[in-house]
Amino acid sequence: MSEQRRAGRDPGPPAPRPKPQPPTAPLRVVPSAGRVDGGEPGGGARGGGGRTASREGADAGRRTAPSGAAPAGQRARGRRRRRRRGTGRLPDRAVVFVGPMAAGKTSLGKRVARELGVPFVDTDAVFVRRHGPIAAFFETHGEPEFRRIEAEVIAEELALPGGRIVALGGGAVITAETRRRLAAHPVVLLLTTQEAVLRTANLAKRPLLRDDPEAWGRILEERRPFYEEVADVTYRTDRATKEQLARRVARWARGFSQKSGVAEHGGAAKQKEQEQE
Ligand SMILES: Nc1ncnc2c1ncn2[C@@H]1O[C@H](COP(=O)(O)OP(=O)(O)OP(=O)(O)O)[C@@H](O)[C@H]1O
Ligand SMILES: O=C(O)C1=C[C@@H](O)[C@@H](O)[C@H](O)C1
Ligand SMILES: [Mg+2]
Repeated sequence: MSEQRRAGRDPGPPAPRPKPQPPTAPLRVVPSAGRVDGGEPGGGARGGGGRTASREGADAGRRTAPSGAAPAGQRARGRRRRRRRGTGRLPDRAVVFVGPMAAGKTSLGKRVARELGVPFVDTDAVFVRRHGPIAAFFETHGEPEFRRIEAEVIAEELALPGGRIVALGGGAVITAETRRRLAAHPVVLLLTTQEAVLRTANLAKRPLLRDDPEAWGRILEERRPFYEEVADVTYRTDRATKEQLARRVARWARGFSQKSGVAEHGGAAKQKEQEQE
């Protein structure tokens, strides 16, 4: 247990109530080194220095007991329980899902939104509502025109305020403007394997795979640097059920706002975490 929390147990004289902190008070964010469990913000045994520094920042100002409050031990138990459940505040902006085709951005994104009680938007679906099926659009207008409109749709969606989940199309990150916009958002990268995709995905809806399903792995490798550039956390969707992942990602998203200070930093100091499985 840290010195900080031990200090919290000392009954001592009643102390003045700490000033409430703004939800996005700037926190020190240091990129975490190595693999950490993205599902347990602040609780992973292998967490990097950034998580520790951030958690200390988040706890600062809550060290002394308000008079008439529950005993210190009870408060500490409550804090641990809230951390496990991840009842922090969601960022008041879109939490964005990126990743290769058929990694699960849409299906997992919907579940996470339900878990968090926030709206869900899929930018592919917005495109389809406005311009019809993507495969047909590719044939008639070509991929560059698709990318241009896709970037516009994403810009519109990311500009909207409020906590929400936005799932992007698999190739959205190849557009530089989109990557720049993502710097100000918590971004979840979903990865999987070609074998899992060929087993579960509806290839007819995916024009880049329809004639050459094996292209999935090649396209992923071409895009990997872009995915890694924008991602704050990575989850493998071939190693856990949708239900398990939805709970983990929701917990991560709730924890993110407490430690990132994305509003101030515009994502410049994003933490990188990786789901350990
Ligand atoms: N653990 C999992 N998490 C998410 N999806 C999963 C999982 N296991 C299997 N799937 C399945 O993977 C398939 C692809 O999911 P989905 O359509 O959500 O992918 P996507 O990333 O949105 O693809 P696209 O880039 O084409 O939009 C779905 O049939 C989904 O049910
Ligand atoms: O990976 C891609 O390039 C694509 C993925 C889908 O989500 C759609 O956006 C479209 O089929 C293109
Ligand atoms: Mg999708």
